Amino acid sequence: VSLAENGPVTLWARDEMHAQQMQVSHSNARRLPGVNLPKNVSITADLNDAFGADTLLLAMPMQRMGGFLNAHAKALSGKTLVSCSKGIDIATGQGSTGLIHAHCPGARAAVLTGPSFAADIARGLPTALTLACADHSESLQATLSTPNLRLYRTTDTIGAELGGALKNVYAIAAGTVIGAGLGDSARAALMTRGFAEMLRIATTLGARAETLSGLSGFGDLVLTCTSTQSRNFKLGHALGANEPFDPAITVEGVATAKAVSKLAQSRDIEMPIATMVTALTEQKISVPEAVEALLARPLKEE
Ligand SMILES: NC(=O)C1=CN([C@@H]2O[C@H](COP(=O)(O)OP(=O)(O)OC[C@H]3O[C@@H](n4cnc5c(N)ncnc54)[C@H](O)[C@@H]3O)[C@@H](O)[C@H]2O)C=CC1
Ligand SMILES: O=C(CO)COP(=O)(O)O
Repeated sequence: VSLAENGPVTLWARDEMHAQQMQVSHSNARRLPGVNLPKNVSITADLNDAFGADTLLLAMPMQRMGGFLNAHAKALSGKTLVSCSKGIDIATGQGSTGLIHAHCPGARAAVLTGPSFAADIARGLPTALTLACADHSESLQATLSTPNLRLYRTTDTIGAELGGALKNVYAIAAGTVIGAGLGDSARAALMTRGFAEMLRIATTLGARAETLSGLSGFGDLVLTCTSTQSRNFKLGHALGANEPFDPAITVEGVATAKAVSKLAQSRDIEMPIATMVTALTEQKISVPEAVEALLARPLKEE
């Protein structure tokens, strides 16, 4: 919706019926209720229509990205692929640029990430994001920026993708804290110690600390740990309050917690909060047990 301010956009949807509904109504009632799609957004269920563009934005659940890239590797060769997905692929431990390089070596990989609810961007509310691309990305930055969408560029793709992926894990933890009635002070402590975990694992994996401190890390951590709009926060809230949660909703932090706990274990890195989120979402531990285990850890320097 936002990019349509810069020129024509093709929106591909897998489901033909849904694509037809969107074409007729020029809206996406299921995912973006109350937003009219601009006239220069053409909606298609035929991927070949989307493959006509040089730059493609990929916005799908992270655990589906490897399969998508693999299935369309030939058509995607030579394209600039901008991942909007936030997660770590559980099968390979890779972020989205790793998957793009592995499946589509002929494509250029970029990451668009940062604090941004789709509903806010679609309504034209002002937002700032990180655009990460290993090569010089000034022209891509200009192509994807709009008057209300301000992009900061970096070459640190690993840092940008890990910031966006990891914050979801701590948003689940923050939601749990609030859902269980443990209070805002506990949430602030958890966000801060969560950020320390993000820095620890991301820098070990090759990220720059400055990237984690920017929009894609700290910025998105603040947003998702404090907003009831966040699906990751909402899942955590349901866990904390012992309430049901719709399993069909995309909650990236569940798989990412598992993937990052595995990565941390293999590198001997301490990530106690991520480990607790994994155990909680796998129902191996109760909320009171998780809180007790975190508080009982040996006292240490900050
Ligand atoms: N919704 C939001 O506010 C934001 C979402 N993101 C990220 O974008 C990614 C997608 O999230 P949402 O769009 O919100 O999820 P969603 O659940 O609303 O939509 C997912 C879309 O992916 C499609 N999809 C599922 N499997 C697919 C496959 N195998 N191949 C192609 N398409 C497939 C679905 O049909 C659906 O259109 C996630 O990684 C999320 O973290 C990033 C920033 C903001
Ligand atoms: O990444 C997001 C906002 O930046 C969306 O967060 P949720 O996936 O938790 O809704």
